[in-house]
Amino acid sequence: MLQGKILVIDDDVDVLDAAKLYLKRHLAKVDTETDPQVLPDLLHNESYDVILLDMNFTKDVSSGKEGFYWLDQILKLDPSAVVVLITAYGDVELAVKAIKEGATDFVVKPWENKKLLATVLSSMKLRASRLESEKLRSWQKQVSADMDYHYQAIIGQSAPMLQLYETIRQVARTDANVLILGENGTGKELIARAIHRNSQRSEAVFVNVDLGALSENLFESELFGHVKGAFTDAKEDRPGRFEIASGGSIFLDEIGNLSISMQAKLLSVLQSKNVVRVGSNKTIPVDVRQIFATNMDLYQMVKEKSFRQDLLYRINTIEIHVPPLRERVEDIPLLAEYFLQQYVKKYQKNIRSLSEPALKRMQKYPWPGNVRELQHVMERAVIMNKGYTLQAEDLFINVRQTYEAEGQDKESVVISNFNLEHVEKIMIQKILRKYHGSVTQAARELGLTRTSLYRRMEKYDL
Ligand SMILES: Nc1ncnc2c1ncn2[C@@H]1O[C@H](COP(=O)(O)OP(=O)(O)OP(=O)(O)O)[C@@H](O)[C@H]1O
Repeated sequence: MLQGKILVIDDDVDVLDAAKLYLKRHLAKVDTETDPQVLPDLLHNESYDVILLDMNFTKDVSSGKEGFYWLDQILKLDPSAVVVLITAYGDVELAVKAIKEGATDFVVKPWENKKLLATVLSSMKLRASRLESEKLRSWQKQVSADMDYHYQAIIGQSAPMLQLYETIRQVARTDANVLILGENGTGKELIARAIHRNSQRSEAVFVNVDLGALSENLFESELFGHVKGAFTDAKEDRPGRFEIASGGSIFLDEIGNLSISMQAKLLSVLQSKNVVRVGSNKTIPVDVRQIFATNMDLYQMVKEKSFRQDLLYRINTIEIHVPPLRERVEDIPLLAEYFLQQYVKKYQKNIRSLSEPALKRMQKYPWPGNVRELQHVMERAVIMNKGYTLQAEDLFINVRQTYEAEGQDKESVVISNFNLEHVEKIMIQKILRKYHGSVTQAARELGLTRTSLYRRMEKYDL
């Protein structure tokens, strides 16, 4: 006996009895109904694998009108429903029309039992694969939503950020290629996602590809797909990222890391808007909005002949420059506050704020890892601390870099002013530099406790 729940609807009781008698021998559950009006209630309470539906419910009428009406109702109630129509002999034309309207198959009355069973079984398979793809679709939607959740808010009110929001708003509406340039951790992916979310493709997928992580071998099969047997590990046909992204957007990150031969392959797909899976010669059209990003100087690379000029001109229709964090110092308190709130919630801490000196220290630091680094500093500080306020010494930022950024000479110290406090400040700076920002070692050499060194660092705004 096979699993399977079948519903048969026909106003002819003899037809229902015959169908039930035979199908019951092979399937777990066979329900029958004479009145299609009960369909909405039935479908609300039960999920049928196959619904066998008569075309004509009023005797002597053979227009099939009612059949079409109920077919439509069933598909509205359950878009994955599999409906097999029961037609009278000679109604084949009507049945073909019904298939165009969404029916899966049809059986002609009076039927041959074996043929009926074969039709029901193949329809059950179709139902199983429809349910599976529906599950995958909703799973994919959920995963995308979860991913996107972490990339929702773009924080920053500095002039360059306001300008950036305006650009995102303008380009999102178009399908133009966008090249996002900026240092690591400045938020390039965040911006790419914002463009997608504000575009007409927002309901479709956003596919993210880190080109820097793709080897020469994997590049083609990852991006364009492959067919079974194309190479040793190709156990089945697989679509590439471009095909998966079709209808939506693709974000090709680290575009500057592609070898010249990979650049040529990518360019040809961008030009033709078609992909060919590895091992096949069939061209598959793709409709994808393309967004690119890199932290490398592509113009310099063109000069050095390590990046194709024609590829650069194809991808840079719109260019977005994301400024490093050190050039928008006024955003640092906003970002710090934002991440503080996030991590306080995540790690269930009572920390409420950052002290003024802590903020000052953050604003002096050059943030070579940009927002990502700031995010990590805040996460670490929240994990490692209790209390209500984070102090400057609670932030594990690399003090040494702060001095280097201020253009301090590493070795010699020229003291031009012998005011004692000034001398003390200069000496503390020098020793901190010597120990690469390690407060413990610097305090030991200066003959101070860590606390009193911290107190002085705060006093001198270090
Ligand atoms: N303006 C911002 N507001 C809030 N979070 C931000 C902002 N900029 C960056 N972030 C966060 O910083 C982290 C790094 O951002 P993202 O991955 O977008 O940077 P990226 O420039 O693509 O980095 P990479 O070049 O290393 O790939 C992410 O967690 C992101 O959410």
